[in-house]
Amino acid sequence: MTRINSIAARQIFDSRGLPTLTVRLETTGGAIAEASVPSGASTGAHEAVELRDGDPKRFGGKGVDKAIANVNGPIANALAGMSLEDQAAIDRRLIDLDGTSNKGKLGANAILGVSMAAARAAAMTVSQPLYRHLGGAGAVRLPVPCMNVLNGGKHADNNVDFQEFMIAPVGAPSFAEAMRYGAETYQALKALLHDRGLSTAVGDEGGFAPDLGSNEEACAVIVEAIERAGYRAGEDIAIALDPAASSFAVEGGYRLAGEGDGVTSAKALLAIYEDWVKRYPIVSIEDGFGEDDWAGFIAQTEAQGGRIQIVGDDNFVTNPTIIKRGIAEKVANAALIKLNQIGTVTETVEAIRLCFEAGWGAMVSHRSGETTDDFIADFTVAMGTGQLKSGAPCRGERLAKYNRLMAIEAELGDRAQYSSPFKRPPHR
Ligand SMILES: O=C(O)[C@@H](CO)OP(=O)(O)O
Ligand SMILES: [Mg+2]
Repeated sequence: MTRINSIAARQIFDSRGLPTLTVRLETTGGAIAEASVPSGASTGAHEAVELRDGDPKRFGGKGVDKAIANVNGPIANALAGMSLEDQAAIDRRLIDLDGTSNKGKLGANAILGVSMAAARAAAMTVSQPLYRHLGGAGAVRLPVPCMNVLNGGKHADNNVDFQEFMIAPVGAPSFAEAMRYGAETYQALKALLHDRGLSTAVGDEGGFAPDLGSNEEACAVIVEAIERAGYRAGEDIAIALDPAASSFAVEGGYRLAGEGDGVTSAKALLAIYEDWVKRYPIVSIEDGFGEDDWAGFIAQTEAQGGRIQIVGDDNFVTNPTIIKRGIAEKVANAALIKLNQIGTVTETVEAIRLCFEAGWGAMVSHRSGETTDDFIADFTVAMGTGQLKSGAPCRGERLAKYNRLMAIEAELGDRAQYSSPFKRPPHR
């Protein structure tokens, strides 16, 4: 039986140039597994705690020395000698060692790095790729890549309120082709923005971040770019949104600079989404309402849940307990899945299992502050969610995931499957 020999963490930088940590786990057989932890900007209030040092003289308080010390001290000591065969037991030990409900003592960043490295090490000891080790022989489904080609909100300095406008190549015959559809549309969008004298500078996730006349214009330019690239909007490539509404929620409603800057009620915001869904090929809306506005979510799910995917991110924070409540109250019909929102691989798998049991969708997601770690690519195939978002088809930290998925598809050969998990776009 292969066991954990040693664990050590050290600091690296994420895609925003902020510190994060990478964990190196050595097995008793001499195999070495590494895993790096991402970091969000538009975080949910109930996410597991990302431990930061708070010393303003080092990285403006964003240092991760404490989290690293927690890996190298208490965590390394508690896990040394443990079998790598039982991921749930390793994660349980980590949760118990922390002892809080939000991983605030050791830090979800410290805990997740170790949890992911342990999963990788376990796969290595049985000489299996990670997706097969975690998902078994049936792990053959590649996800529809939801590529964030236009950034706003907290991820960019432009005047667009909504955070993410994604293209989803629902009609592509394979993952590799989906990437081609997406990359060609991304290039077409760049040319189109350039032709109109708009900025082609990019936001945190690699999507363009121009100032636009309205939020809706983002949908319009994306449809134009899809067509300019030679694809059919809706049939070949659909649109998925993440307004990340918590970031523009105010007392009594929502403040949208792009819609005149007054306060928009939840009802009026739903009317905007309804109007868009009728006129654009939208298949999924994530965080259309703020994380505390469960009533807004419920109304949207009632009104639109039969036609499109309604995804909870900031409200559910990949937390099985909260997702259970969300399912009971019919708050959405899908959850966004981010490993670092909950902090262990086992709890993330549990969150996805709950979604599947309820007939919900599950979209695996990167964070806006990423590393080149490609864990979520294998994880998505292992879970067979059929959908993932990892930013634009540009920038190394985003492409690390997409490129790994292309490698998995090539490795699976004829057994690879690619199909859309979304309902057909309801527009037109
Ligand atoms: O809101 C989101 O879904 C994510 C990822 O796109 O952003 P962040 O990592 O900043 O929370
Ligand atoms: Mg989100």
